[in-house]
Amino acid sequence: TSAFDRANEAVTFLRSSLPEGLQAPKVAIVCGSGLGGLADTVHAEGRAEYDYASIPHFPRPTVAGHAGKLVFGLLGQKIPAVLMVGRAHYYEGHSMDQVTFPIRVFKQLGVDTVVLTNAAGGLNSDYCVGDIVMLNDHIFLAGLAGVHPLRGPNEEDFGVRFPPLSDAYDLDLRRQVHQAWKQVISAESTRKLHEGVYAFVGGPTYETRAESRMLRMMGADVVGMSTVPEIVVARHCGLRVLAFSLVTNNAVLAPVPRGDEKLLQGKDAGELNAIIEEGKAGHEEVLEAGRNAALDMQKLVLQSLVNVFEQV
Ligand SMILES: Nc1nc2ncn(CCNC(CO)CO)c2c(=O)[nH]1
Repeated sequence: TSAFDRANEAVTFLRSSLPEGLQAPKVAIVCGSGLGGLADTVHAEGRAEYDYASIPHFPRPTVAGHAGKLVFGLLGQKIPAVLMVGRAHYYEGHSMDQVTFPIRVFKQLGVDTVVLTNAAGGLNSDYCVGDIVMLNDHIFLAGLAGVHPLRGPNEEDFGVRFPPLSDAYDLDLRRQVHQAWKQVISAESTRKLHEGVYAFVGGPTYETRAESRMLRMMGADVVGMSTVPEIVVARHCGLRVLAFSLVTNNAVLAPVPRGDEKLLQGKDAGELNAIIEEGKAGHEEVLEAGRNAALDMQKLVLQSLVNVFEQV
């Protein structure tokens, strides 16, 4: 069956079980690694939660740090929202169609804006771990090679055959975010908000040093294994997009140590270990950085949405 029909099946299920009087969501938020805390800010009044397992055709995430539930309710004062806590990734073995299916459900629910958050590796040396990067473009490596959520017959109910993506990252929304950042970040905080380009890699391996250098040379500022397929499908069906990466580690750009170098001469065990350790990006490091910076990310997303939806 078409994604359109499957999305409508999921919407029929949700509409039949959502509490009476709950307003249809206007904004959807996809919470990435370790950023699920945003869902805790949804008002208890009128809140409803659904495990992905209970929603027709929803994929089940399998990565530590990714629960799997949809949370409906009010954000800020009065913004009707739906939040995805945890997401399915291509590297888990889901198809691009499955990974992006929730976006089509949001469209059919009446959502017009989607905010996506993720944890990513920093390629730009101006970035520090814990910084927030608002995406203003992407490099969809898998998509360029044909691993693409819109491959196959076009679903005309959602959008056109050849969608333009040159303005995928809504300029007005980005302006609102810069304004919101000034409102939420404390004067003494060292955390920075950047704008940058996200390179999507299929994963699950972290990039090699040579791959990191290649991505940087191609103009990517952060690298990750999610978000871009969802953005492509969101633009196909006409949703406004806002996306943020939390820099959870610096991708390894240092050249490969050569065996014949005097690199390790005179180094004690601790220094030796540090040299070896700095070459690894571990998942625990991602979650730890995510927890620490999640609060600022949550405040930024919330304030941005208040400025966009409550100032009207
Ligand atoms: N070098 C590098 N650092 C990163 N930190 C987070 N991610 C995004 C991938 N996140 C996975 C595993 O952490 C969980 O989805 C990456 C990445 O893809 N590459």
